[in-house]
Amino acid sequence: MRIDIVTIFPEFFDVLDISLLGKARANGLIELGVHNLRDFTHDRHHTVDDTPAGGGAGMVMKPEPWGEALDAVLENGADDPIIIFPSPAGVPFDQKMARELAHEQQIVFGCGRYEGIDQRVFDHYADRGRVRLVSLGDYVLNGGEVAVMAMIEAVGRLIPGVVGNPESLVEESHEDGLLEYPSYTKPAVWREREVPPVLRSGDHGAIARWRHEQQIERTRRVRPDLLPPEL
Ligand SMILES: Nc1c(O)cccc1[N+](=O)[O-]
Repeated sequence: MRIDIVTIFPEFFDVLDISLLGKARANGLIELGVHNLRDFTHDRHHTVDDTPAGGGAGMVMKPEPWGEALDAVLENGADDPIIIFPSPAGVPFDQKMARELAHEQQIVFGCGRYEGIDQRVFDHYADRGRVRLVSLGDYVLNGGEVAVMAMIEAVGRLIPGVVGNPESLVEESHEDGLLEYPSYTKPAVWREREVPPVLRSGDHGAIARWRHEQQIERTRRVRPDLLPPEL
């Protein structure tokens, strides 16, 4: 998979050189391009924003730099890339979307700042391909970079070969629609708190049943909205 990021803070993504995603890049599983939006301006101050049409507070990101940047990124890219703009006005990001995005050939992330990006950028590229506004959550961030980082991690770890043991991807929160069960390890007793005996019983059937029951109980308690109607 190729991932391109357009941002005014390219250094924000230096952290993608380490850990799992750093290894995936070194192994050629993920190809990453980080592009500074200001490199696509032509004035002395590398201006990327201007006052909002119709007035109001803050500034809006100009369409011209975005057009030049996205054209450059798309020029030699995949046949059918998807362009994702993190936005509070977007569709909620979830594990289902992460799984779908893990099959893409190329994802282009556009990180907005200020009061957002001129709407004509979204409209222009939506007329030419797939554009999605995606929200990480109902809260206010200063820009899209944090959201892109989270999405890259959620998607990147699902790309075959990135995570060493694919089994570990199966029993995780949201993977089967339920929250994950509580985890324990050694010692058997810690500060007078014992590991549930069933987990030390060696009875794999009983352990599986206990874990599923724990998933249902935790989901019912913490996220009843995720509970399937039959439960
Ligand atoms: N919530 C928010 C924002 O306030 C700004 C950019 C992106 C997001 N988001 O993806 O959720």
